[in-house]
Amino acid sequence: MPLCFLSVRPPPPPLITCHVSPTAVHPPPSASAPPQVPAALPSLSLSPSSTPPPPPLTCALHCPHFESCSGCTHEFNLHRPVIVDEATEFFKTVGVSDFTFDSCKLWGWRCRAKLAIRGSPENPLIGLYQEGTHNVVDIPQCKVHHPSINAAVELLKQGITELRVEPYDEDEGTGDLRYVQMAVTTHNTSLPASERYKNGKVQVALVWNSRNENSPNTEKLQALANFIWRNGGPRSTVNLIHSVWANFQTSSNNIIFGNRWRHLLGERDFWEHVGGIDISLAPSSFGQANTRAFDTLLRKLQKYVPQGASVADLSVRCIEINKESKVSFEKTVDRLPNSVECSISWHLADTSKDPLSWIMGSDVLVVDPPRKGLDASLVDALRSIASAKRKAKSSSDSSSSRGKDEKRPWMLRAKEASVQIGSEITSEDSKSWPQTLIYISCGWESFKEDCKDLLSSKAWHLEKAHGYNFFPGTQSIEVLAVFKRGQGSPKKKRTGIKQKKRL
Ligand SMILES: C[S@@+](CC[C@H](N)C(=O)[O-])C[C@H]1O[C@@H](n2cnc3c(N)ncnc32)[C@H](O)[C@@H]1O
Repeated sequence: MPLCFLSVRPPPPPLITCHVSPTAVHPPPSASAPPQVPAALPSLSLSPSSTPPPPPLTCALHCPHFESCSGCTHEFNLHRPVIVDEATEFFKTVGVSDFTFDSCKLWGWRCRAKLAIRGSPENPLIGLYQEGTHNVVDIPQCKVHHPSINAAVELLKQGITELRVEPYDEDEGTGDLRYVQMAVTTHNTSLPASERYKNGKVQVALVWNSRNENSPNTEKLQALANFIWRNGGPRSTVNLIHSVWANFQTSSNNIIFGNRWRHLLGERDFWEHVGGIDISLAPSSFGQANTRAFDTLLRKLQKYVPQGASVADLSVRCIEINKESKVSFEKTVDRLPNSVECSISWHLADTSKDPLSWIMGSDVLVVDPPRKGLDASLVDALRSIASAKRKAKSSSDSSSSRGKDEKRPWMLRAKEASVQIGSEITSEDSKSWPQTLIYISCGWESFKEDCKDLLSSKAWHLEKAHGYNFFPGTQSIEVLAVFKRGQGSPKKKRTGIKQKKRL
């Protein structure tokens, strides 16, 4: 999981300086007609004591593919998945009684989709698998897709039929086109801010069943890319395609992407604007599907990074296992505002290996693991932080800290596979241990386990928790949880004693 380590000397600065404009608030759509252009709902902050609003039909999915497609599991109350009640209760049991839940767009929120392509040239099917099968359900009117994705899928279908491109046949391993990834950028600064989302442009990545661009069937790939660009690119009337990429994959397993990528047409760089900064995203790197909700989460996250007047003393280390994300990182850093003068480094590493060495030297840790949660070794390292601190102190007393730092694995790895922007992390920084752990989670079940493990060690307590409606139509939520070192305020303990006495 990518980790972000922030080392801050007082006065503590903000990670990113940004100006927050209020979320656009539109009235909810009418019950009978779900919007073609997605509406936004007011951001709902639900305190656990407030009664949830009645189930409005205005928050229903109204999707013709519901039940046949496996993408959405819940049709009603998109604004407040039932799991929010469970989360509210869970957080109460671990000391947080003011869990909040924010909802954003309920339709048209998905700005990234990976879709399987099956069927025939005359009748291509582009969509998700039916639950428990490998039958692809065609979802041309998907209600959670950004409308530009549905339009680009339609264009792709026309191209497949016109050029007689063979969709992949999983049983035989034949056919040319296996998957498509559609990613929407809503970052068009030439448009007024209010027009940008609905005019999002699509980066199309075609997953082609060949080893590389020199294989015999790739003429059709280029022809298909040209078709998409001619009919959907900037010179077309629809003007909705940002770029076309190819990925080459011949493996018979379920892994969507192969290792080889080629940029074919359009702009190479793909930018999005979240959390107050521009971020570059390659088709090969992970990107959040719900751009708007992610922006809301990031703006909240910034509040938990110590604030201050200057950013000069901030150092940030980003750890990623996916080497492809290095280029995106560099481009993103190049575009950071000049006012951000901190030291930022990117490290290619697996945080499950020697995690303690990554944790050392940081005041704030940000973890954003995949759905399965944190690796057990990282949880163990976070649990054992108090005893590790004692050990480190005694060994640094007996030898020079600079000498020790140079032997530390992250320093060595940093030389081999990292990008460092700004000044080196000093030995003074490296001696510090995290006081704050910010955990972003898309896997509720794994989060609960990790949270219980961290709290039972008594090395951490939970200070705040927020939920975000990242995946309306499902029972998944994104959680932002803020842990602090130690066992929390004595006030809570005293309350517990009093209650015991009263009993
Ligand atoms: C949920 S994504 C979050 C990415 C990023 N924070 C964002 O929002 O765009 C999880 C990321 O963890 C990375 N990852 C998975 N396992 C890892 C590990 N053991 N060490 C480092 N990174 C890992 C993946 O490559 C992926 O980019």
